[in-house]
Amino acid sequence: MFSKWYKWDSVPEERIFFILIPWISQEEFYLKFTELGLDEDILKAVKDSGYEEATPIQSETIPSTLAGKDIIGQAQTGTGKTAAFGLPILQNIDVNNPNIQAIIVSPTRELAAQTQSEIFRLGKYKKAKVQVVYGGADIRRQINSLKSHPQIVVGTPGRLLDHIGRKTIRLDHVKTLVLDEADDMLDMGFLPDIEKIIEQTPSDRQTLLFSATMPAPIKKVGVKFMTDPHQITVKSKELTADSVEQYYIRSKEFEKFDVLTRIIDVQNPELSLVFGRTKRRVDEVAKGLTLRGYNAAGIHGDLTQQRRMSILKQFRDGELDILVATDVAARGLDISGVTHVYNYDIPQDPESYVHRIGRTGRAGAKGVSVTFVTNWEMDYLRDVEQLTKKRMLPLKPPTEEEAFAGRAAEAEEKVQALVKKTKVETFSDQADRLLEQYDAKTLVAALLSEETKSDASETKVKITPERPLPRKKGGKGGYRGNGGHRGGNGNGRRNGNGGRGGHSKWRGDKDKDRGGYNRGNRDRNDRNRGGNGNRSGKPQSGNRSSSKRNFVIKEH
Ligand SMILES: Nc1ncnc2c1ncn2[C@@H]1O[C@H](COP(=O)(O)OP(=O)(O)OP(=O)(O)O)[C@@H](O)[C@H]1O
Ligand SMILES: [Mg+2]
Repeated sequence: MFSKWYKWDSVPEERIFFILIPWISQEEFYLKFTELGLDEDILKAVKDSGYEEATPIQSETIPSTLAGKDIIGQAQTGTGKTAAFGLPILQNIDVNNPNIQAIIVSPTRELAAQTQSEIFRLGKYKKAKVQVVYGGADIRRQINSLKSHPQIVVGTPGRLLDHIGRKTIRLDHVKTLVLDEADDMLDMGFLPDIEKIIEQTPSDRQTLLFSATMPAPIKKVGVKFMTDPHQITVKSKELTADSVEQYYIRSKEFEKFDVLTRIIDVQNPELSLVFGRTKRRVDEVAKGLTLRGYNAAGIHGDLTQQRRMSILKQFRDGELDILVATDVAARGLDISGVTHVYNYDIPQDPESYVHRIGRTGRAGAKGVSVTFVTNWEMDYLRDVEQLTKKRMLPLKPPTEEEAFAGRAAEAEEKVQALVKKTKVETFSDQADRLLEQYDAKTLVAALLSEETKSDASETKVKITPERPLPRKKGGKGGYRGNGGHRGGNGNGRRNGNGGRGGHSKWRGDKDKDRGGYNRGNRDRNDRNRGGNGNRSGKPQSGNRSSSKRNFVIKEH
């Protein structure tokens, strides 16, 4: 499945151990699952999951993690970081010990549920008890389940602190603490909660930080919680998954929606994610898409948890074609079959771009991303490219003729599928009569016309304009560069089926009741991550400026 991995590298860093590996060929170098020191009951579950070879991040981190080392693991999106920390945790726990021995902290509820589900699956033969706790779900039910003494708990910071406060979760026997999406967890919005959680764990615990992105100032914050950390970075040419074709499209704010529907017509995605900057944006775009006949729904932090989970489940099951979301869905979510990611609004942080487009092109699959950018925002695009070390290709907004060609091609596919399941005998007489009156081409054209979606732009949709991102200080905004549409040629249309896998990992979503005790504003759905400090006391790099931070509301 993972056909192409890149060279392993370790990044020397002050106060971080780094390991020098003598050069040997890649194939010889990566260890197989069976060579990683994992027990039989774990290997059996790995095999059941269909994993044949360990991914580089797994091969590199599992032995050191098993040995109890503190690890910073950085590897591209969709490369199996969950199992990289999950498998050694499973191996190291004692199922006869009733205490919580490992704690995994996740930034969003949906990600916490997914992680619980994956680790539970990998620990089935070991009979490990893995529980998830997150806000927006009935705390009493969580308390009841905690009475069964899980050895591993996955949770969002606010709800974990609620449980700690109630003494329904005790962390004094924790051997391993994981911050998944560590750079997000150590950023200002979460840091105070994370510090409180860490304070509850023994000082000789093992600390693991994992993420696809790890800005240096944030890493410095993390290192303060670690002992002799080893950084293991799976270095590739680019920071983004190399299986994602990345495009951008320059568009005026008021034209974006029509361009989006045309591009969807042209590219005909199997499953796609559309990221918007605000909740209003997500609501309006989802509604507009539905009005124009697309099978879409939106999620953001103002929806009930039950609704969030149920929309995600529909999307995962292929009952929804387009999921519109705020950054609440940007990190960690593993939804197989997502072929396209559309950034209706360019994200303000380049790291966020990496995570958003990382929802496609996972586990070796192919993906396409298209980022809308207004003239004012071109400097943000260049910042993204600087981080990812990859240039996005420009795309022209499709014309109505191109969009029509896309819709007609989709109709053609539908007719082909119809032909395959049609029993000719059933309509033999009618077919003969029609063929006497009309030639075959006219009949087929009539059928195609019936199956072709109408021009979406005929249905007027009004999307409230959002303020563009603030212009960068010293940047030349949209007037920089060579301007205009540089005439990209590919339309990124995917042929083939995009491989929508049927396996559902949303098994952790059983606690759907709302309510329960929620202290203060913990686990709030929206975190305005204003403020510009960071614990390292050093200024953050230019593109993480405070003015930008105040602008966008981040949700968890
Ligand atoms: N060794 C393996 N072989 C094949 N598939 C694997 C392997 N390990 C994990 N996977 C699958 O790869 C997919 C991506 O894994 P995972 O969600 O852990 O990625 P990640 O690196 O955490 O990504 P992100 O940075 O987006 O959080 C999952 O569907 C997982 O089941
Ligand atoms: Mg992950």
